[in-house]
Amino acid sequence: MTGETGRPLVAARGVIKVFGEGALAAPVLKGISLTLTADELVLVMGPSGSGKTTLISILAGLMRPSEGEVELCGTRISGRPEAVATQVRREHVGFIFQHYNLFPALTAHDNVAEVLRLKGMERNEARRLARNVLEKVGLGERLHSRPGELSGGQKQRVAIARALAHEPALIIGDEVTAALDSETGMSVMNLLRRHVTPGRSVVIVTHDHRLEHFADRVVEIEDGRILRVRGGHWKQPV
Ligand SMILES: Nc1ncnc2c1ncn2[C@@H]1O[C@H](COP(=O)(O)OP(=O)(O)OP(=O)(O)O)[C@@H](O)[C@H]1O
Repeated sequence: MTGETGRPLVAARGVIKVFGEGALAAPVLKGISLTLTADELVLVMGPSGSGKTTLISILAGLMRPSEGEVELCGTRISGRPEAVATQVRREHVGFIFQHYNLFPALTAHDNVAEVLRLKGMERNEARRLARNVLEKVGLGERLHSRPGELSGGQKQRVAIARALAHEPALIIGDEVTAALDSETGMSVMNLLRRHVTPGRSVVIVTHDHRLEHFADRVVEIEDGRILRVRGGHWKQPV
């Protein structure tokens, strides 16, 4: 459930994912069970092609498993109509994916504000909050730029601001810092770390070991299986 420390935010049991059929069938996830509690930052690491993106897409209800069960924010989403996953996702999950998924015709400010409007926030409040979050990710000067006028790193920061703005229970990110210089990457990780509070978690796929300083746990995937789950290097500031 959301809102309660220590309760599972995501629970996956025996997840198998096979792409293609017959002679072309390719098993990508081979039986993954994983529980994420509601106040941790978890990294998913492993070699290219090991199934990391597939796994987080299934955990977030963006993709269906071939077999196994997935529960997201207290609701079982596997084996149920697509609308169930869509509803849970809309209410509780924020995404930061490699392709940004920004609206090309909208300014950075509107890209963030529109998501808040879709969640029912009043216009002026949505715009005020959107500005505030964009300033926090260092884009206060680029509020009126459209995605086509921004660099890869700046687009990534708009996507991060959008995910942070509506304060979802779960933020899922794929290589969130890959397009950023080291300093911006670390400031973005600080923002994501601050999102982790009772009831809120962050899961990030990465190849970057420096991010372990922000992580409570690291899930290592190899060839579609969990190789091991170990502690990250996060230390609560005193
Ligand atoms: N929609 C799809 N159809 C068929 N095969 C797919 C699909 N999506 C992923 N795959 C295959 O599944 C395997 C795992 O892909 P995935 O993107 O999950 O790996 P990854 O660990 O995230 O890799 P990377 O670190 O390179 O991003 C790859 O061999 C990929 O080609």
